[in-house]
Amino acid sequence: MRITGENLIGAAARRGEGETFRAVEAATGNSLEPAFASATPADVERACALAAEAFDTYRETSLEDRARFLEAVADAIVAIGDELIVRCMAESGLPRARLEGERGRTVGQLRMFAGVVRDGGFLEARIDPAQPERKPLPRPDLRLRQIAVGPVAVFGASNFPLAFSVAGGDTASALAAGCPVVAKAHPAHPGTSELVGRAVQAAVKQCGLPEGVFSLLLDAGISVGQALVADPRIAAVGFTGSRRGGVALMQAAAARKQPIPVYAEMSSINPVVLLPAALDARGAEIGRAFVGSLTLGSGQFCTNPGLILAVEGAGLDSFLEAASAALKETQAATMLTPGIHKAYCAGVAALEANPAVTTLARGLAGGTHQGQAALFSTTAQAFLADHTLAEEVFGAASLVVRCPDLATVRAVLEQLEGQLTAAVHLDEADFEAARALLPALERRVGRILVNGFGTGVEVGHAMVHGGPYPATSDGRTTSVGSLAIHRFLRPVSYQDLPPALLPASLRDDNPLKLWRRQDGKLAAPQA
Ligand SMILES: NC(=O)C1=CN([C@@H]2O[C@H](COP(=O)(O)OP(=O)(O)OC[C@H]3O[C@@H](n4cnc5c(N)ncnc54)[C@H](O)[C@@H]3O)[C@@H](O)[C@H]2O)C=CC1
Ligand SMILES: O=C(O)CCC(=O)C(=O)O
Repeated sequence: MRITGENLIGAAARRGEGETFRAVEAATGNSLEPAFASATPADVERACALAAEAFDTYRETSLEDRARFLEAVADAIVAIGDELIVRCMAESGLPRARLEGERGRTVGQLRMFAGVVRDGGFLEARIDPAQPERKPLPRPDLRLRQIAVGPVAVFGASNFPLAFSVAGGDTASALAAGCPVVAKAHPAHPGTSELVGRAVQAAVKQCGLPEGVFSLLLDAGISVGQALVADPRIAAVGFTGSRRGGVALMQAAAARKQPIPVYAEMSSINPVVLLPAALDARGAEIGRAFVGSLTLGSGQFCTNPGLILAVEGAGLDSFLEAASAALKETQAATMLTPGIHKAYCAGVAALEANPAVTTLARGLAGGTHQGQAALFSTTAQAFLADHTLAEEVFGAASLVVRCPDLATVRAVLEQLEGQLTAAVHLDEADFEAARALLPALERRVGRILVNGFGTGVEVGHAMVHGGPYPATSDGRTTSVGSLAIHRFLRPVSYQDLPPALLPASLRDDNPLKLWRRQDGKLAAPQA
């Protein structure tokens, strides 16, 4: 497939007339062909108009047709073949094996949502039959289902150019809900974005859907994204990236005449608590496993373990010794963009310059665009006194906070902002301490895990990849897993509608064979 640098607007490919830009080869900083041209306000207008036009038809597609469409998108991405991986490696600097795995996750996610759509449970159909004889007042016939919110703007992440980008989790969940998507390509991987965008465009055509179900817009800067969020036809936004970017979109959405929800996944330092018995039993082993998680993908995971909390003692010493030794052997790795590399170096330099922080180890030095891993330590007292120590350094850097006792570990946790994950390393003798920490963890994070690290999010039905602000803009939901579909749905109640006007999901004969809540009780479909 030839990469042309065009915007994909409905069924058309159109060269933008805005500022041109090129992808940058992450490893060298050299420009890649071709030139991409930013969309104009007229392109944004056209993509949103087509999305609005497609909305009523697309949201009422049969569950089977919508599921087949999601599967067709997955098949079309696989069909791009190695070209996608090669282009993505060049643009992101991520290695082949990682990107092949990420492609598997991307298509697996689309197929999982196809299953969710076929199941129909997301419609949450409820029927409270009329009670005309009820005294003192009769009860009306009330029926509820979830409907799609409207066209969704999706901003993909630089660090997951497939699984969190053009056809990533936000797009998959929005399309599954019945929402057309207008995606804004991340400028760090425009070629990858175009290849995937063309695959989605082809699937729309193959499935005979209205062309406005999907568009992809390019932008060298931020004006297209701003215009997209401001467009009155856009009903919700999905975003993964920096806190600054996410907050800017939240503000743009809130400033609209009709404000809309923004589901932004932003910064997180993912505290890891090492409890005493686990540390005493296997401090060194945990230290080595920690370095594996910290340096995965050059640390460019929002689930990266950026903060370690533990009580001083021999167990912590052996953890630090093993972690430092492993980290010193870690090869530097190419970072996603020169800008992200520069931000990482600045974050590390600020920690190195902080008089309350000790540099425990640095990884092997690398080339111009490669991130060199770093491990730091500080005291709980210093951490509690300096909020800058709790800021995300995006990359393979982590800070160990030495605590005098478990009460201090808890005090540090209580001071943290919202997080995506928290990990606790424990043995049976730590259960009581862990139980005491759980309420604080539940209040602060979206996922609590034991004897592991948060990197590598499982895509499933019980996953929460979310958390209170600033981990995300709305901690009531998730951006990974089947629950994500609910971000793009809203309930509608139908009171006393004649049967002929009811949607199929709410008809008495239950043609979709749905499980429904009948007068408050979950009822299986009649065979
Ligand atoms: N916690 C996390 O998961 C991640 C954090 N980051 C952090 O973000 C920094 C920048 O990385 P990027 O990937 O470029 O993230 P970013 O947040 O700057 O950009 C993400 C997307 O949002 C758009 N955007 C950003 N600001 C905008 C605005 N004001 N209005 C409209 N659109 C806007 C960008 O064009 C891009 O498409 C990194 O150095 C790193 O510190 C980056 C990736 C993931
Ligand atoms: O750890 C993962 O698999 C996902 C991480 C993530 O969501 C991110 O880095 O944006």
